[in-house]
Amino acid sequence: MTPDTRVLGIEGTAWAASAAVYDSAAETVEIETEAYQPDSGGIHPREAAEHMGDNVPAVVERALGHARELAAEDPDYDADGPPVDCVAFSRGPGLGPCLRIVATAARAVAQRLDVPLVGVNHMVAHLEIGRHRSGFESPVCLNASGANAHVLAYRNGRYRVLGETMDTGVGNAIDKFTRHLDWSHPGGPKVEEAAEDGAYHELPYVVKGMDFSFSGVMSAAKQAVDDGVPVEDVCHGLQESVFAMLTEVSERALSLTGGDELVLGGGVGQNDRLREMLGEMCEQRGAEFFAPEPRFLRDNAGMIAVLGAKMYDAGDTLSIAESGIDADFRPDQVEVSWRGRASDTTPAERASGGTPRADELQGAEATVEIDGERVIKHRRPRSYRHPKLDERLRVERTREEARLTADARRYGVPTPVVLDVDPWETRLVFERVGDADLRERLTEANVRDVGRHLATIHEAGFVHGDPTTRNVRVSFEGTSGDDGRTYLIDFGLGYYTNDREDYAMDLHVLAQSLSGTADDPEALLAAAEEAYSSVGDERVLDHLREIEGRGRYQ
Ligand SMILES: C[C@@H](O)[C@H](NC(=O)OP(=O)(O)OC[C@H]1O[C@@H](n2cnc3c(N)ncnc32)[C@H](O)[C@@H]1O)C(=O)O
Ligand SMILES: Nc1ncnc2c1ncn2[C@@H]1O[C@H](COP(=O)(O)OP(=O)(O)OP(=O)(O)O)[C@@H](O)[C@H]1O
Ligand SMILES: [Fe+2]
Repeated sequence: MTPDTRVLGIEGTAWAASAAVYDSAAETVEIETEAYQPDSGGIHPREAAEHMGDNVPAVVERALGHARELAAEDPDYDADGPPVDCVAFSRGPGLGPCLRIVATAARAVAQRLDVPLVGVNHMVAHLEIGRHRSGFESPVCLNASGANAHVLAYRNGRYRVLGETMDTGVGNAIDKFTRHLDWSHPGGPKVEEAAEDGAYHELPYVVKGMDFSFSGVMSAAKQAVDDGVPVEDVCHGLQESVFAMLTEVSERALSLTGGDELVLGGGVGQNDRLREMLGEMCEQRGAEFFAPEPRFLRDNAGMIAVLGAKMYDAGDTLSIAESGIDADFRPDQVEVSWRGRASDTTPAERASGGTPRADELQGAEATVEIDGERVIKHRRPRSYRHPKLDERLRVERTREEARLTADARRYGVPTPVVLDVDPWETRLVFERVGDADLRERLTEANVRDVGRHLATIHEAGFVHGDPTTRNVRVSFEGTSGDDGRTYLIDFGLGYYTNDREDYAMDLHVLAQSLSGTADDPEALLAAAEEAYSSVGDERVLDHLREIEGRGRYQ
């Protein structure tokens, strides 16, 4: 970064009419925000846009006032020049009517001051602020905001979405539950407060590979309240379930990328219990955890200004003609201009000079011990989860893993022989299979095999649940080169189902994992799909297209 970059940031994607000035030399961020508070119900897009129209000009003027004061102290400042180097604004995602007002305001100020415009992706800003404040090089990022929920990691010039919500954002899900109770918006802080006085109430828990879903938990929570379960208990159970899901997926992402740093972003990150769980999970696996201060977690223009400065320094500015908004702007669409090539590899690759680390038998969920030709897998307690939820998940998954590993074998899919199972001790003993994980041998032939195996188990009526490149072993016995015999392992998230959506989700998880670990995921994925259709149902692939095409902004 150049010695002193001063940026005006403007934010207004949903509820926060916010402007900020970031000064890179002083490392200060001054934020001015006017919050929109709906009279009843949730956020009304038209009212929110009116709020932006009424408040953005004032917060911008206040932020510019701070910029002038900072400029006056800057020895290099030309007193006739503009007090900032550029104007950065949230281009999306968000509510269209709000985004248009913010973009118009940003264009007007940029032209008035005669400085360039920088168009910032709001979700990337939510995670870059954590990276900036922590000083972490290449963290896994959990975005837990109102309209979104996803886990991302950087690779080859983009933030890759490793896992995300299959329905609504996490904050919106909580807010919908509190609307059912007639509590005022936003509901998140009220659920947090009520949960403190409650006892654990069991609710559904839905993690599918790296993705997760809130709709079932929320319907069950509403039903529980209607059935007379004390509302404090439901709030408590809701937080325990939903935040454990986010924590589990973050842990999987750390395991998958070999990362040892996690940052949190988004308004739901203000929740103490979520931060506590994430902190505890990281501590248990020897990773570092960072959550920025609350003013940088909830929507704010400070994060827009900070990322704006990095983009400006990289020459990543927009002409007025290019400065259109994008209400569905996904974080993985952003071409990252501001990060050096050094962080193009995953932490695991860097740590080991190209090959994955030696301790990789520490899986995401379990410890796996190799004992000669046997493999002992033990699901140890996760202290971040409520003990009842923790036991339920470990016992269920151990049972299912034993059953489905054996079932898959019966249908002709190579899997390890199950030598012993003890659900109550959450311990399994398998035959050792393969010479490497698939992610170290990502060839078309190997991936094609996986496509065929998945089709075979789907035809038999069950899913794997987590078919990532770590959950396939490759054996080279009797083969030459990198192509070998592929074994599916780790069926702990699998289940019997007739739903085509579930089959398609298996393929989606595989696709996500390939794009997180391979340099040319498209060719590999095409190979897997072709093999899938030769054995399985073509309509599952159509369904996969539908899943991939779904607008995730809701
Ligand atoms: C696209 C953009 O407009 C959107 N922004 C957004 O959702 O605002 P944000 O400030 O990041 O998050 C607001 C959400 O954060 C929740 N929230 C706030 N405090 C909370 C708390 N203590 N516990 C749980 N949720 C909380 C609110 O209930 C609300 O759903 C987003 O980032 O998805
Ligand atoms: N039967 C086996 N034979 C050889 N290696 C195995 C076997 N089972 C597991 N492994 C090794 O141990 C690693 C972790 O195992 P597994 O995936 O079952 O555990 P996990 O904790 O569920 O991991 P994750 O959630 O990361 O998939 C695998 O990636 C693989 O390298
Ligand atoms: Fe946000």
